[in-house]
Amino acid sequence: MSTTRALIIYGSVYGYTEQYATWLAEDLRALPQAPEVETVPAAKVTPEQAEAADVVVIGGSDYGGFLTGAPSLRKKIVPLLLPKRKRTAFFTVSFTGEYSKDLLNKAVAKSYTAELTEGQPVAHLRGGIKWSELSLTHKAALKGPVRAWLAAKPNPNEGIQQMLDCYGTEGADYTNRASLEPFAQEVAKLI
Ligand SMILES: Cc1cc2nc3c(=O)[nH]c(=O)nc-3n(C[C@H](O)[C@H](O)[C@H](O)COP(=O)(O)O)c2cc1C
Repeated sequence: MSTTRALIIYGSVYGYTEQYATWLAEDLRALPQAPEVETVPAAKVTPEQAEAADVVVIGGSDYGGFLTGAPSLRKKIVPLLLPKRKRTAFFTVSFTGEYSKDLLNKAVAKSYTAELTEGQPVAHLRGGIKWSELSLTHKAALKGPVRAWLAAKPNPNEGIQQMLDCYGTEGADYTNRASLEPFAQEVAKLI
């Protein structure tokens, strides 16, 4: 049998999603099936790369329900994957991760179409926020509308509370390689 080709496409602004994409690539390369694994930023992926892959994993970071890189992927890559019945899996990276599962599941379906994503493996992983690294626009958004939205929640879950606690600190990093493991195992089954 020929070698399976896996393509991991990621949208990442500050590197958290890129880190998970790199870890996933390492995990897949270590499998006994020894697939060929390539990682590529969403902004740079070409239709040819998607066509050549047997398995396509798409990861994007969450900015208020919008996943990084999603608009261009929906335009140039998603239409190629659907008719070819490529094996697919999806992950998001956000501050709250699984704590925002319902919102993130909706964001995944909205971003990459319900048709492509339904029933496929999906994981919601946690990144972080480092205030000194943020762009002015991102800082303003987080300190303004996002903070107001978080603070308005009557019963904040632990993830939301951690995000609220993050204001007034240097930041917080919940990146965790072990949290990727169950998803890596699901992707391995597609290889
Ligand atoms: C403007 C802005 C909005 C964000 N909105 C959310 C959000 O709604 N929920 C959440 O859990 N994290 C949110 N985050 C946190 C990011 O998802 C988190 O920093 C993530 O690790 C970024 O990953 P990246 O570096 O790969 O882009 C937001 C961050 C910024 C700067």
